[in-house]
Amino acid sequence: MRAIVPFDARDPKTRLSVLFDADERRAFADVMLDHVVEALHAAGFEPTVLATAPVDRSDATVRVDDRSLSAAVNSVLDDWERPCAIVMADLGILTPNALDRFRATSGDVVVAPGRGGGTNALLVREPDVRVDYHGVSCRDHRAAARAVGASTTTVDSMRLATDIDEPSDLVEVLLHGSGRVHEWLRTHGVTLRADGGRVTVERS
Ligand SMILES: Nc1nc2c(ncn2[C@@H]2O[C@H](COP(=O)(O)OP(=O)(O)OP(=O)(O)O)[C@@H](O)[C@H]2O)c(=O)[nH]1
Ligand SMILES: C[C@H](OP(=O)(O)O)C(=O)O
Repeated sequence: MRAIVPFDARDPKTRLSVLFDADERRAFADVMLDHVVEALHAAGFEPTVLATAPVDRSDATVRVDDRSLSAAVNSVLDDWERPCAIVMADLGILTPNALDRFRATSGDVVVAPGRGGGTNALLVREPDVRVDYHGVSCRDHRAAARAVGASTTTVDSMRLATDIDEPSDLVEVLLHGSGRVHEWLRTHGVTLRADGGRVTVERS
């Protein structure tokens, strides 16, 4: 199955600015993209990176579109056959197993919500459904599916629900991640900090 992987190649991960400068944020976003593309291949998906600016990749098709996220994704949905998937590039603890479960879930539209109301992955089997990201997009996507008479299913998966937006999300990578995303944080001095019963991260 083909999968769109939206990727902001210009100024990604601004909510991590408190920890990383602009070059580091770009490097970290690249490492997470590598991780997601690798997991997609391992689970038998064919990824297309939908980037806001040219990116050099040998492991995926690249489509450049500098329009807003939803406009760019919908343009791919206009072109592609169903079923297809949209999987965000910042799923830092994603595994092939989680993607296998996602693909095996029935429903015209399968929603993998992100914590906080977003949509980390969407499997679309219905031709008329289009995306509308930002805000409470997991709710909006279920409503959009219902509006065209499509059935929806929601996937319950910590690995799909964990998108890396805020410094606190890095706790999940340090605790449950492995491989290159975990290693990048380690080599950039990011560690867990258990303070007064709360777990956060700090950078040395
Ligand atoms: N193609 C495309 N992808 C985008 C765009 N904005 C964000 N993305 C990607 O969509 C996914 C979710 O992005 P967000 O977490 O909302 O934004 P972000 O730019 O990664 O991070 P922030 O700057 O902290 O909001 C990530 O894979 C981004 O790389 C866009 O305008 N176009
Ligand atoms: C794009 C957006 O991502 P978030 O900003 O919630 O990570 C969404 O999933 O609607």
